[in-house]
Amino acid sequence: MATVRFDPNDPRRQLGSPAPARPKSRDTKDTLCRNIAIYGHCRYADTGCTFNHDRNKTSSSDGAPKKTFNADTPAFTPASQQPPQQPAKKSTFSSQAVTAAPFTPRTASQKNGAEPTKFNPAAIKEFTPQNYDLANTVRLAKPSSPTHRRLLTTGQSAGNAVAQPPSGFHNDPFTSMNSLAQPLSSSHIGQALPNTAQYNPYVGNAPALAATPTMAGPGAVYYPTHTGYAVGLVQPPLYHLYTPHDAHRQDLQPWQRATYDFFMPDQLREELQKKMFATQQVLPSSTLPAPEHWHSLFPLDTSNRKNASAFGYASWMYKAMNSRNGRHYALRRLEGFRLTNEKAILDASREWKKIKNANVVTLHEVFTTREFGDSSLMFAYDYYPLSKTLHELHFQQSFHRNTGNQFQRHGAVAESTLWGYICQITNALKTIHAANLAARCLELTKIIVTDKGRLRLAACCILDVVHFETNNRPVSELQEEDLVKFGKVILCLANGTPSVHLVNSQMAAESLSPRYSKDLKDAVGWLVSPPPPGEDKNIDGFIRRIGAQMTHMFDMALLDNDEKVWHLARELENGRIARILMKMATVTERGEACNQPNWSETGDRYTVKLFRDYVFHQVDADGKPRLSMGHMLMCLNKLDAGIDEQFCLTSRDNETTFVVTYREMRQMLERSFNELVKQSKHGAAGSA
Ligand SMILES: Nc1ncnc2c1ncn2[C@@H]1O[C@H](COP(=O)(O)OP(=O)(O)OP(=O)(O)O)[C@@H](O)[C@H]1O
Repeated sequence: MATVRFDPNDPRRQLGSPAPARPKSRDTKDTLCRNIAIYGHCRYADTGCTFNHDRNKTSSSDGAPKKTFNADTPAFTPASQQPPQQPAKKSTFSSQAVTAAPFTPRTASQKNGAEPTKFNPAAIKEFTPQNYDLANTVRLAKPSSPTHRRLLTTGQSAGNAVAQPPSGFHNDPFTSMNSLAQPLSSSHIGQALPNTAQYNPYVGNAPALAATPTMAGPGAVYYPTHTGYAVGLVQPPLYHLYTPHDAHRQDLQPWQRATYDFFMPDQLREELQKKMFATQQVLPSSTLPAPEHWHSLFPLDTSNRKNASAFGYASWMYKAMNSRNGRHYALRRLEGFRLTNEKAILDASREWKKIKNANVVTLHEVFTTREFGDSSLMFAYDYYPLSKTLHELHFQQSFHRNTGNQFQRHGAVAESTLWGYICQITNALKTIHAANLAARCLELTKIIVTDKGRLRLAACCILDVVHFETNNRPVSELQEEDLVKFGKVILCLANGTPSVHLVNSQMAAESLSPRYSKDLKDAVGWLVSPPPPGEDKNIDGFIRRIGAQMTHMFDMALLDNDEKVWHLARELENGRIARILMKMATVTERGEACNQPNWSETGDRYTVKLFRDYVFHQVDADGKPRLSMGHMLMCLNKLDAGIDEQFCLTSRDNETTFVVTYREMRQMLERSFNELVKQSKHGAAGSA
C-alpha cells in the first residue's frame, strides 16, 4: 500500500484521483444517465455528457456482457421499465395451503361487498381531548441529577413545615414509590392514558390508533384523504428508541465522557418532543371554521359537555394558528355572547394585555365572530401545549390501561406542592392587583398546569368583558373576593373535594390541621376568613405572612434555572456539530455540480467523502460496523475546531492512504461548500 503525504498545493496531484478503480473496458455510453433516471432528461445530453440518454437502449438489452455491481451502477428506476421475464418459479407453498381460505384484501372485499366506510366529516366529534398526563410523567420519571432530585423532593427539604397527607388519600396505583424507580417506557406512557375513545396522542397500539381516524400528526394536512387508509393516523415519534445510557458514570475516568453527557436528559427531551408534536397537530377535514386571521382550529376541551358555570356562557377552547405571524394561540370561545357595547372589549382588554407575569396566561386579542353559526366572543391567549387544568390533574377520572380499572384520583395534594401553588397564585395576584385589576375567575378549571408544578391563571379578562355593563362593584371588593376564591382552591386540593362539594370553607380550613402544617392551615384560614377588625385584607398582607415559603420557592426557581442553563450550554455544542454535518451532507454524494458531471467524487470533495467514511462507516477487524458515537463526536468536534492533529484516510480500494490534518480537512470542506454557495442563487443562510 502506498502512503502519500497529502499536499493540496502539489502540482503533481491529479484532481479527482484516486477514485475507486474502474474496469478498463467500461464504456459509459451503455450506462443510463442518472439525470434521465432521476429527472427524465439531461441538460448536458447535447453538450458532452457521455452517458446513454435512451432508456430503451441499455447494456443488457443489446446483449453486452453483464457488469458487476459497482459505485457507477445507475440508479434503480422502477416506474417505466418492464420487469424482465423470469423463468416460471417452482411453487414453495405446502400441500396444506390448498385448503387454506382464500386471502381477500380488505379494500377489495369492500369493493365487492358492502359499501366502503366513507369518511363523514359530520360524524366528527367536535370535542377531542388531549390527554397527556403531566402528573404521571412526573411520578414515572427518574430524577436525572442531584438538582433535579432536590426539586422533586421539595417537601422533604422544607423540613418541619412538611406533613404528608395520610396514605388513605392515595389509592392511585401510579403513586406507589416503586413506580418512581421505573424507567419511562412506552408502556408507561400508555398506562398514563385515561380511558377516552377520542384523542390520545401517545397511544401505542394500532387498533386504538385506527379508532381515531380524524386525528393527524403535523404532516397529515399535506396528504389527501384516502378511503383505503385510516385518514391521518397519529404516528407519534418513537421516543423510547433513543437510549443514550451506554455506560455507568462510575466506570469512567474523570476526563472520559459518556454519550449522554453530550445531550439533554431523556425526560426533558421527551417532554419537549411531546409538546412540539401536540403543538403541530391538525385535524384533517375539520369542520371547524377559520374566523378572521385564525385557522387550523384544534379542540382542546376534554369533554363535549356544555358548561356555563364559569362565565354564564358555554365556553370552548381551541388551539389555533394566527395567519399574521404563524404562531399558535389558545382561543377561548364564549358561545352565544351578544356584544352590546364595543367599549367592553376595548377597555377591558387594553389593561389585561399589559399584564406580563410568569403565572398568568397572557391575553393577546379579544374579538367577536359569527363564523361558528352564532355570535361568539373570542379571547386569544398564549398557548401552552399539553397543559391541564388543576381539576383535570387532581380530580378527573383516570383509567388504568393494563388492568382496565376505572378509578377516581383524589385531590389530596402533598404540602410541598400546595406551597408551590400558593406562592405562584400569590405572584399572579400581586401583579394583577397592582394593576388595579381583579382576576375574578379563580377556579380549579381555569388554572392550568403547563409544566411540572407550574401554574398559570388561564381565564383572566373574560368576566370583565362579560359583566362590563352590569358590574358596579369596586375593584377593592373584587380583589378581596379573589383572596377568598384563592383560599377555596387550595382547600379543594388539600381536602380532595371538588369545589361544588366545598360548603363551609372555614370548617374545611380547620380540618387541615392533622394532615398539614400549622403554617399552611393559618395561611388558608386567613384567605377564606373575613378581614380581621381594623385590618385591610389584601395580597400584600398575605405575602408578609408567607414570606418564608416565598423565599424557598424563589430558591427553587433559581436552582431550576441554573440546571436549564447548563443543559442549554450543552446543546450549544450540538448546534455546531449539526451545522458541520449539514455541510458535509451537502457536499458528499452530490454527483453532478458546478458544471462537472462527477463533481462530488473529485478533488477536495473526494477527500471529504473519505473523511465521511472514516467518521461514520468504520468497521472492525472482522468487517463489522463500528458504531462508536464517541469517535463520531470527537472527529466532528476536531474538524470544527480545525486542529493540527494528523490522521489517515484510506481510499475504498485500499490502494492509497492520505495523511491529513483536521485543519486541512476543514479547509477542504469549506472550499467545497463555498463552491456550492457560489453556484447557488441565494447563498447559504446561517452556514457560517
Ligand atoms: N392557554 C392554554 N393553552 C393550552 N391549553 C389550554 C389553555 N387554556 C386552557 N387550556 C386547556 O383547554 C382545556 C379546556 O379548558 P377549560 O378551561 O374549558 O376547562 P374545562 O375543564 O373544560 O372547563 P369547563 O367545564 O368550564 O368548560 C383544558 O385541558 C386546559 O388545560
